[in-house]
Amino acid sequence: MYQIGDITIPNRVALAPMAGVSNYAFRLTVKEFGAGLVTAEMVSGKGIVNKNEKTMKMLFIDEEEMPMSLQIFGGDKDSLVEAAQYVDQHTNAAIIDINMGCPAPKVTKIEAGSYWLLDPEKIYQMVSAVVANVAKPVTVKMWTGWDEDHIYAVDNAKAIEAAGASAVALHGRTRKQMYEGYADWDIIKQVKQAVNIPVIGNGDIDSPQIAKQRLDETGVDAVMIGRAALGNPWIVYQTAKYLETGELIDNPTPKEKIAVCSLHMERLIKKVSV
Ligand SMILES: Cc1cc2nc3c(=O)[nH]c(=O)nc-3n(C[C@H](O)[C@H](O)[C@H](O)COP(=O)(O)O)c2cc1C
Repeated sequence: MYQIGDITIPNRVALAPMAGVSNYAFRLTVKEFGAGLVTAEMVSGKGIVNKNEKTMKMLFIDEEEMPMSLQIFGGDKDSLVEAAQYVDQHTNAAIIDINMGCPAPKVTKIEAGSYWLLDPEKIYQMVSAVVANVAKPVTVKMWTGWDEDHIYAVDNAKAIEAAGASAVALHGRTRKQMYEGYADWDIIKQVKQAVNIPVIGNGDIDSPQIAKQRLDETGVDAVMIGRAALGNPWIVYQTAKYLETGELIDNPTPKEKIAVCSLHMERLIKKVSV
């Protein structure tokens, strides 16, 4: 159990935001499987400001997935502040998360996502402005740096904390690495030691045992699981149980898998509105 602002997160397993994957149907399943926190796929801040129809549909939240975090991305402070205010006042998200990791060129070229990682001072200004204009806790999800020559994870985390954010999630890769090589959990540990807000570690968690090892080695408050949960939400269930009881749960039977697939499909086709 840990706190993100005034929100109590009941355990140390979080679902990573994944564009095209972490929609409400998937989040709900993962939540039912025991995730302490789920984060929605990134939503464009500009899209919210312009009330883009497709973007607004992405703001749908089911009460059952609470507490959940809604992630926004953008390259300029003012539109992020405006988008955060909308999320704050018009959605029931518990937490507002800011994307500072997306490595996709179409995102970095508008100075959003991992582009922020190049400038701790700019991060401080932007996060301070968002925090000052919303009531909900604000968090940041970031990567270690732009490339191996620009790894400012510790400075960036300190700027995020000083700006009043309530937690930081860190994926242990640089933007340049994309998904190559391995996540650097030493940097995640350094960040955990450098700040007092909760730190959620992320990168290559693909079994309950690795999750426990990373928690023990680094002292992070929680681990965040991404790709290993793709098509396999059971890993969240297995990890949450293992951390709680030390018990390793068997993989699901084909019958169990089919039941969850059908439920997932039903939820996906359910008409959503904001
Ligand atoms: C398909 C896909 C979509 C992603 N979309 C987002 C996103 O919307 N926001 C974000 O902060 N990270 C996003 N990520 C990064 C993940 O949240 C996570 O940091 C990364 O996959 C590393 O964790 P893992 O090794 O457990 O997969 C995405 C990753 C994948 C594979």
